[in-house]
Amino acid sequence: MMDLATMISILFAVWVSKIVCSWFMKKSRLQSKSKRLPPGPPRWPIVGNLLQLGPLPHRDFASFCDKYGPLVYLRLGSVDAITTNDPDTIREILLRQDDVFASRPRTLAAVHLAYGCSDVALAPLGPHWKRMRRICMEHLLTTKRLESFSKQRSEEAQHLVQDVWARAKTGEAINLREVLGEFSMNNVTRMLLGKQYFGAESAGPEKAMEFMHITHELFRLLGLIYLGDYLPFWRWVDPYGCEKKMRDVEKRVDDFHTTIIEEHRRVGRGKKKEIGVEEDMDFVDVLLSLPGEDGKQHMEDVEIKALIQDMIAAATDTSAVTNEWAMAEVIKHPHVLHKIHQELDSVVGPNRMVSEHDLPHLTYLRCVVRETFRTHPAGPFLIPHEATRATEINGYHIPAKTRVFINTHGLGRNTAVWDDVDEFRPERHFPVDGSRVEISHGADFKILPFSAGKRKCPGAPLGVVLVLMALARLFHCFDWTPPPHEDIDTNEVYGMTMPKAKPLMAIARPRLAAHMYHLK
Ligand code: HEM
Repeated sequence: MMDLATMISILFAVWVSKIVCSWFMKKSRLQSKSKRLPPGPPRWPIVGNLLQLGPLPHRDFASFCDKYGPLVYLRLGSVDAITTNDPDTIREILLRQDDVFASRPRTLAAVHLAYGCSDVALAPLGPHWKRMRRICMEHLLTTKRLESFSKQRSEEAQHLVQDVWARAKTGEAINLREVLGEFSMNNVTRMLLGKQYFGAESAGPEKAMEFMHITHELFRLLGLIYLGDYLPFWRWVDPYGCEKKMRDVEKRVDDFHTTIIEEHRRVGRGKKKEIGVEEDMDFVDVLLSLPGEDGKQHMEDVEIKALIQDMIAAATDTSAVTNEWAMAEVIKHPHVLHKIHQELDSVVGPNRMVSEHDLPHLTYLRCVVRETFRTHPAGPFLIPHEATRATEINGYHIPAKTRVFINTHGLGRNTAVWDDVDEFRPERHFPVDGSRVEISHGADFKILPFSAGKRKCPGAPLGVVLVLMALARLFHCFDWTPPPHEDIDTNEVYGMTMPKAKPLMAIARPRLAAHMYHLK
């Protein structure tokens, strides 16, 4: 027989263990609830969801959001990923949890093509990125510095008009991709490298073609979803020789930048700052002349190359692609073109060219650009972000190092946010209170052409000028129609940027007096 004391002890022990067990069960229930990943499509072993992605992954990701909700979890090989096309979720990621999500994944393309991620755009969050971004903001993309290139921008705008005028004389359709690509490239290289690559004072047709070719190859490789980033064994096989191509381009790009830096050192324009002559300083000059500590140079050559590489990649294609889409949509919609003409005729008139001072007053054209960013953002996704640590969004667990695909293409076509998503209707952006049309994002996060938070585009003001100026000049100076018996298609191809599948061809007819096209 058990005595009373033993019985009480046993009962007490049972009671305590019951409490401990239920505490543990409750905790693990809570933990498993908080570890719940966002919903998403079923996944295969090893490859996860990779096989569910086609040639237009932004459209696949958007249809996952339609099916599973505003925040979707995907497993891409060995990588955790989330995607969203919903303004509130995007605000949570880019603003409320900016510190958590402001890093970048270390992809193989970033390692090979951005000097081991030592640039700004692809560098992970940390002191290096902070320093490079500060150099961009404090020395390169300042209002004063950008102002100092207004003369070059105005020359390039006139060169664009003259180029189109000369091509229009034949009556043949003009390849607008070519023309707009050259406009963006010339603006960027004059500011960065002090060189025009296309046109009268160009660096020569061979150099220009070589430069264009390397940059296009670089964009293509940066935009690839390379399986080696998601399935480590793929790298051993590399059946399409992608990494080899990356290494080839890496070498050619590096040779190109080495020559540029050597030329700048030889000419010694960096010295100009010492004697107070700043207006001729291009970005390479500025970077070479930054004072360092203890008599050392402020920046290593490799850092200068990485930064210059970034700016070329970030500034050229984004503005050229946006301009081509805007022209395509406007030419496809003659009533929009008519309204743009009316506005330009009233704000600028027939006796002078559009200047940068006119751009804030072109309200309807600004709506056209906003509508272009809604329907055809420069890139289908923002540059992928990465979570620095585990966190939660909307009660779902997000593991550390999760890759974040913010689907800007899907955001502009989200039917919960926009009506008649496939209709190109600039009027929807017209401010009812007569205020100026903002082209970057508003507080509602319904359009996000330049992103928000720590990683937002530092070149947005310049990007807006390059886009508005090219469009304003081309619409002011010419009337546009599609080539006879041809429709303008609006299919896109996927990449780091998202161009039209086919280059835009259109017929231009001058609208101004002949002497206007020969102005210097
Ligand atoms: C129409 C023109 C442009 C568009 C649409 C555009 C858009 C963007 C977008 C969407 C991002 C990614 C933001 C993110 O990942 O959250 C970005 C980043 C960046 N852009 Fe732009 N951009 C344009 C022009 C420019 C120009 C002219 C420059 C500089 C000369 C520039 C420099 C950069 C840099 C350095 C970054 C990386 C920022 C970082 O990671 O800290 N962009 N841009």
